[in-house]
Amino acid sequence: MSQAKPQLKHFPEHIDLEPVMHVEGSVRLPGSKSISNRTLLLAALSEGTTTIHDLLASDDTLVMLGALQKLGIRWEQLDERTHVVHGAGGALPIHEADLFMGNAGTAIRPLTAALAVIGGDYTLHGVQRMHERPIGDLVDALNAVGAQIDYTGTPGYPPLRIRRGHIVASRMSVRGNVSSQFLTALLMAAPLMAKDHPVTIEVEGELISKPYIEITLNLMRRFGVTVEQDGWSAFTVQPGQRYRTPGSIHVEGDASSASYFLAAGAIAGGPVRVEGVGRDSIQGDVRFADALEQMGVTITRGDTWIEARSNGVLKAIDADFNHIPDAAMTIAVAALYADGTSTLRNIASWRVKETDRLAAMATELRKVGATVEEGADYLRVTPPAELQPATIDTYDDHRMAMCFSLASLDGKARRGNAMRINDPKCVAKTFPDYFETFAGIAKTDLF
Ligand SMILES: O=C(O)C1=C[C@@H](OP(=O)(O)O)[C@@H](O)[C@H](O)C1
Ligand SMILES: C=C(OP(=O)(O)O)C(=O)O
Repeated sequence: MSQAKPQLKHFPEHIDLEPVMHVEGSVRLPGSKSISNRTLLLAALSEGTTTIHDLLASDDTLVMLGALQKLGIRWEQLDERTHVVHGAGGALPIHEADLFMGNAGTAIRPLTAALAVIGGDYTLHGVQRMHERPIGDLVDALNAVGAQIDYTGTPGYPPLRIRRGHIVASRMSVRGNVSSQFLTALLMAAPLMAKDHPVTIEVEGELISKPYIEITLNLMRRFGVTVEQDGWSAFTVQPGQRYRTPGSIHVEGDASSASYFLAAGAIAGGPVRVEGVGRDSIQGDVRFADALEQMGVTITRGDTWIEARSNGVLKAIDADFNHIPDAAMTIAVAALYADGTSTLRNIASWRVKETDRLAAMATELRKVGATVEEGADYLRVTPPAELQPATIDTYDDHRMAMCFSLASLDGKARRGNAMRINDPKCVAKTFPDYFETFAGIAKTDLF
């Protein structure tokens, strides 16, 4: 057995992953994207200075840091693991800015709401795919209470032009079935609107991705604002609450990023331990480990770590994955190693993320030999007897690249052929060192 070598130093057009016979080891996770970007914005809106430990360093957090800087928020990086943000107490020093949001939903959606409420003259735009990701429900909710947000391209999508409106909001309403990030954005901006009267945000119809709202409420609480919750249908912020710095805050490891390593341990031996998330996590994606347990994997949990160990062939799964849409992609690829057909249900939101993930996942799983049924909101995966080596397209979607590294795990006797992953650098959205970290747990044996 030999250790696979880190291979991604110069961002090649593709990476060839040799068949991996066994995985084992421990991985220190990068910071949670969802917590990092919320924390940055809340720290900027707070009174006082916030020291942030273990912020994620990736494309998505860079665009948030860049935007805050352009808005006149001062921040410094003290060392590799420590940032300091000087809050401006709900104001923004700079009232005109052109902001590049990349493809970061956790940046553009909350910033749109905050900027519309604070007021100024701002444009927000991103990469081409960002201009195809919906934002109309959020814009409608804000404009209905007096915000002035216009589309400069296709109605319903970024780019946006935000001008100073006159917001009078005591009741707002937002649809919850396209992205929970719209509700998150309104919740985070609500204390800025609730100066002398309560603000209630009602959710129209079904709310998807609910655990992400729990992350939002948890972090708002840490920054001094409590939200009254009427189930999942209404949220009220009482007046007079202002964001106040908690002093310092630690960003947990990313639970979605954990899914690849836990799945690797589940498929190819293990144990693999992820460090940085565990029983204490506020991220819904830790429930990925529950899905692995249903698939017959042995999971052990500590307060700040989770470990997965394989028990032979995975059991096929049929489940609703609405609560963990990101980590569910990892289940779709793990399903290649199951003893029958797996069905992932209630995942329509996949279609409006970094790519149309239902279509992309179906196409690429077929390349390795799976039989796949792609529904409007579900995916059914029947594994092949033996995985075919393939060239995997990643659609500028970090999760496609990370998920398909798992297809190099040679649980199915395919020998000597590499799995090629095109455009591996797309992992930089949330996990720039992903392939090096994966290589650290992979043991290859070609003979
Ligand atoms: O609020 C968040 O941090 C996120 C919410 C989810 O999006 P949707 O609510 O659009 O499903 C998730 O897919 C995304 O990666 C992060
Ligand atoms: C959907 C994702 O990102 P975003 O925060 O841009 O929505 C994701 O990371 O899988």
